[in-house]
Amino acid sequence: MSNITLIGAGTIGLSFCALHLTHHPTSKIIIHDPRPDLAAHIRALLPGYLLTLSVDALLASGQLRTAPTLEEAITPETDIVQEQGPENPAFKTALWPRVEALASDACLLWTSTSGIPASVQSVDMKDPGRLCVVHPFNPPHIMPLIEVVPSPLTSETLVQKAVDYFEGIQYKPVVLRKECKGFVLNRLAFALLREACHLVREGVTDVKGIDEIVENSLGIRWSIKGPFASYHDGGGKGGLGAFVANLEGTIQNCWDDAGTLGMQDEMLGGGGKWKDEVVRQTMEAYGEVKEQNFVVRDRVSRDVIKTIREGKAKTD
Ligand SMILES: NC(=O)C1=CN([C@@H]2O[C@H](COP(=O)(O)OP(=O)(O)OC[C@H]3O[C@@H](n4cnc5c(N)ncnc54)[C@H](O)[C@@H]3O)[C@@H](O)[C@H]2O)C=CC1
Ligand SMILES: O=C(O)[C@@H](O)C(=O)[C@H](O)[C@@H](O)CO
Repeated sequence: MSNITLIGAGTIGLSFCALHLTHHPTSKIIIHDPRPDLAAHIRALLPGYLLTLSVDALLASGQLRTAPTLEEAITPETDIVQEQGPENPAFKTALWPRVEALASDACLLWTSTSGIPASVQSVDMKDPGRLCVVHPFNPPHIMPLIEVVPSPLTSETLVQKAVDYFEGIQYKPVVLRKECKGFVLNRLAFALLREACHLVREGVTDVKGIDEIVENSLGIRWSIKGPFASYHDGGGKGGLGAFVANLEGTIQNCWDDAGTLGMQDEMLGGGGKWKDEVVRQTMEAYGEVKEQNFVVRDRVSRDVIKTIREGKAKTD
């Protein structure tokens, strides 16, 4: 697959641009995005994602180019159209029939949405079975997970093509068996986020305390073994069965006592909404988001992923 059109070149779009160029160096990428600062945005952000490739050289050679209209962005030679536009059902639903009319029948149609199912986005397509969700974990040029989420109409062949593409670049595509709100990754992440916000609202700890606890425990453990595999180990010889038998009372108590926070809820005892307090504490703890944050994030993430892969290779 070498001719790729990216619709939307924001955080995720440029990260996927780097993914495709890094892992398929002969890829030809066309970016379509109406943002007025597109050229400056590409030159500011993309070099940091590409490591060795030169954005100037890619632009000069035409291997990377922009297209002001969708019609100029999709050609009969396009192999993949991948969308990372606004997380807005109306935008995505209106887009796909236009893409379908421009792309060849062989072109793969992918959406990087965080949670708008392909069955919703494809309602007005002639062949809804062509659309597949390929949901990344930010930033996709580094994080290996891709949630592949077909609609009930998405063809098995096209699902397999998405899986093959990402497996071919040593990523970890995981196919979900059915659509659900937020897919799996975000539901797990947001379940933890809800309990974290609940504990801050209850005054058990604060934002920094939550981050320190997760970074020095779950974050490490689950990057090596997921919740089931690690609790299986935790059960000793009896495995997960023994773990559950031993801890089911405590687990049930935590589940029964878990927060049921709503986005519009106030802080306990009044004084405004809990989400404003959580934002305030986060700003107090970390300050404004700086470019350097992403440089450090990417460098450490690459090192961690490399170390985990090498470590697992030794034990396999
Ligand atoms: N930011 C994240 O952590 C993740 C985001 N996603 C998903 O990726 C998609 C994009 O998210 P972000 O990159 O974070 O958003 P973003 O706001 O950084 O980028 C969206 C881009 O779409 C462009 N755009 C607006 N209207 C457009 C149009 N009509 N045609 C083409 N492009 C248009 C904007 O100019 C902007 O550059 C969303 O569906 C989001 O749910 C998925 C995983 C993670
Ligand atoms: O956390 C991530 O990178 C992804 O799972 C997301 O979808 C983002 O969190 C964001 O878009 C929230 O949905």
